[in-house]
Amino acid sequence: MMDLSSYGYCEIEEENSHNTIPARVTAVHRERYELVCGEGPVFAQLKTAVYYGREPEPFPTAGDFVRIQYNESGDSLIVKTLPRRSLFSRLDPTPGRGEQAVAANFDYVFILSSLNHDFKVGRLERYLTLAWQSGGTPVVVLTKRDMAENAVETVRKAQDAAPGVDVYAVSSVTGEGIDALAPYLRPRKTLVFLGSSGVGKSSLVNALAGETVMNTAAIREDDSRGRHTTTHRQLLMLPSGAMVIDTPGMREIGMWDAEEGLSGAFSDVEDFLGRCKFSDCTHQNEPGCAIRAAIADGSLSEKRWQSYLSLKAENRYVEDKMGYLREKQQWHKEISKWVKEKKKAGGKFR
Ligand SMILES: Nc1nc2c(ncn2[C@@H]2O[C@H](COP(=O)(O)OP(=O)(O)OP(=O)(O)O)[C@@H](O)[C@H]2O)c(=O)[nH]1
Ligand SMILES: [Zn+2]
Repeated sequence: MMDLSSYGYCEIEEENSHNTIPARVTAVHRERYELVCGEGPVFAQLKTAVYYGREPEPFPTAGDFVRIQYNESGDSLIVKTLPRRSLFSRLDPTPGRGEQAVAANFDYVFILSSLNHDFKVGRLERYLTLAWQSGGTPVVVLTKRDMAENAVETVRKAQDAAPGVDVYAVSSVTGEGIDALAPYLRPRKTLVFLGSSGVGKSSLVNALAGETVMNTAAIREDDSRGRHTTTHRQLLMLPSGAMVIDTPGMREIGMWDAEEGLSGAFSDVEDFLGRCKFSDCTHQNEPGCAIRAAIADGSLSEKRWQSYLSLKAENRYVEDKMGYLREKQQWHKEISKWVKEKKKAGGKFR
């Protein structure tokens, strides 16, 4: 027998539906899930009537708690996705499918930024917004401290950009600062990592695990099969009893850099976005379209608008971008209100 509470499971009442037991998703394959349940690790599949029926349950993702019909001699059946206390999702790559869950039920969102690269406050703010939205608690971890020239200054910048959030500077190579992360690595707690490629996510996970559980870039370079081909468990139990969720989807959530580059290059165009009369404006021929107006009065060239659109690949992105800006404004308002209240109460966040 295995105790699922060591995987962070909290019993909720009325869940004791007949013949099912709770489990946590540790890996998602194409049509098969790896789970842990009271009986140990199991493979499972979705119950079709529940997940493809009239009112389908949300598809489980790494970290999800589910209920299963346990099968001793074959794949178990997943019959319910239990309510999530935190979630990262993205647009499903398959058009028309809406949202796709990426990671669920984490406690802390480690936002990684490297001390040996340009530290960008804007990028940190985006990650913080995402983290607060997800329902997890953000923690800023500045990596590669051994390579930093002005760590103290960068830490201060990060602290200014992240009021109420703890900021740490660590090195996965020398081990400096790693011990300070211990409060987040308690048993039953789950972490996810946000950060650009190469920031040192895998190295930090390995440092926390005290062994190589994830291949780092240095190792992957020699891997002729290419990166990300190795399947690994997506919910990983650390020796401390805390867990880390790492899925390919999480890497995409961290992929803001390309967009940021584009935004910088097209800030003149983006100045007009979000100013249209209708928030869902497609900038074709709607009344009150700020883009059309700018093109008409010459403050924006049609050519530039078109190259913006083609670089963004799809109108969809433009819509997302606007949605993102709206959300960001709203969240910044709410967060600063909340931070003020907390500060007034003299509380520490955790
Ligand atoms: N000097 C130094 N190098 C580090 C440190 N952490 C990571 N690196 C190096 O930085 C490179 C990228 O590290 P990874 O851990 O693979 O980065 P990642 O964020 O997992 O990268 P992706 O898998 O591409 O998202 C590797 O060459 C590591 O050896 C550190 O604390 N100090
Ligand atoms: Zn418009």
